[in-house]
Amino acid sequence: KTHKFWETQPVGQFKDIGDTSLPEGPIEPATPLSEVKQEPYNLPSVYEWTTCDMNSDDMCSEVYNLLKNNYVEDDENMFRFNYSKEFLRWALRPPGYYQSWHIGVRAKTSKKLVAFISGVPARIRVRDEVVKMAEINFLCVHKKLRSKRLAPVMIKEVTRRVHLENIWQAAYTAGVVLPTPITTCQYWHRSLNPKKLIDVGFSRLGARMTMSRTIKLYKLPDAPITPGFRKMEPRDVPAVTRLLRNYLSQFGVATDFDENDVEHWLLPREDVVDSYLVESPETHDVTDFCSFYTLPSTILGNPNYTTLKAAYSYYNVATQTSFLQLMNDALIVSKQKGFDVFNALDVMHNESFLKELKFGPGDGQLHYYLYNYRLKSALKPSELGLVLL
Ligand SMILES: CCCCCCCCCCCCCC(=O)CSCCNC(=O)CCNC(=O)[C@H](O)C(C)(C)COP(=O)(O)OP(=O)(O)OC[C@H]1O[C@@H](n2cnc3c(N)ncnc32)[C@H](O)[C@@H]1OP(=O)(O)O
Ligand SMILES: CCOC(=O)c1cnc2ccc(OC)cc2c1SCCC#N
Repeated sequence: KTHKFWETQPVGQFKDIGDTSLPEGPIEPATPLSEVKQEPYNLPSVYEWTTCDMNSDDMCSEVYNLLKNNYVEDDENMFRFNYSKEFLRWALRPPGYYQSWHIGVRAKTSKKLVAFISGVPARIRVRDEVVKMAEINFLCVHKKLRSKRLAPVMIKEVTRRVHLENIWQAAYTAGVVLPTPITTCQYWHRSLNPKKLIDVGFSRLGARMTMSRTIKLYKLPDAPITPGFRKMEPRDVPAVTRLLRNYLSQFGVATDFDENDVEHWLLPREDVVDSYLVESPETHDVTDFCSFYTLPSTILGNPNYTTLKAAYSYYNVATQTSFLQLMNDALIVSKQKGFDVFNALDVMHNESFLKELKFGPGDGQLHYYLYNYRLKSALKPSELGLVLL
């Protein structure tokens, strides 16, 4: 398979896999800002660039609707991600964000938003180096404008705008294989509403299993069982930051969270992100932490259901409570909140609870990528401490 665009980019190339003579680190050097292309890349003449102000309700609605109708679907076209407006505002406006990295393409005549790509700043530690990066996400071209080589132009334009802020690396994920993954992760799914998952055709009744037997198999208590398990509050930010930084320090690639980041990314936001911690009843220390984000999907072509309510495992740390018990409490609260399924990647130490807590492996893979940064050797998913939305 040739990659006409990606073969021109400073990314690990397939031909270089296994070449240990190539040094770890940036592939191309930073360039002086004066040498960065000052004007936007050319679009086909019927289109124009637009910068999306996510604070504007109209603009946010345009991005929301473009993604709702044209963003990622699973291979069987059973689901399409349906990120909410509030989720997009959260995902795109972290501390230090640049509105100029929220890039849209409009049709000149109709003024309709037909494409989008976004970046947000992040500090990512790669082994012992903390690198300022852009996290690229929500790349979307309207279904009617596919296979016209618009994506490479979108990618070059966001790259140009990131360069203008003197940032030279990026991190991104994709379900497709591109040059060259730093690791490849597996999705796992824990049924919370097995009847719905069977009705939509995602799950099938096991052999010799009845529906009532299946419902019983996935049944969960009505309340978390860990003493001191409670929602995270603003006063917990310093303790959660300490807990998280210490936990993430063991992974080869991980987010370098500070208190500002923790406040944004991990404080609970209704229908966006949920976070819980264990405060020791004796010492009042914060000993454990778990979190998940809310990402519904449109159920495609089903007469009885429109939306799948899915929770996605985010960052979890167990130091006193068993990781199994902590994550089971996460399942319990997500069930109580009405989620149909709890999804998790096999990153960090997640493998240790997946089978035990009745997760089943998905058929989708998620590939992680770095832009303009070479790793000497690929990572195992268990060496990755980075969850992108
Ligand atoms: C220092 C800062 C650097 C920042 C930038 C870092 C890099 C950021 C990179 C972006 C990270 C995004 C992360 C992210 O958002 C999370 S992954 C989700 C991506 N979005 C979707 O899947 C939504 C539905 N699909 C679409 O909208 C279109 O199919 C898209 C727009 C995906 C491609 O539009 P299209 O009409 O189907 O295709 P053409 O325009 O004709 O272009 C074909 C070329 O695009 C390459 N392609 C296809 N899918 C890709 C993907 N997911 N990443 C990167 N490249 C992708 C493909 O390999 C080919 O290049 P090649 O010929 O070389 O193989
Ligand atoms: C029931 C389990 O599957 C999903 O939750 C789900 C939902 N919506 C999607 C939309 C696009 C999509 O495209 C890859 C996948 C899904 C998936 S499976 C992979 C995500 C996880 N976990």
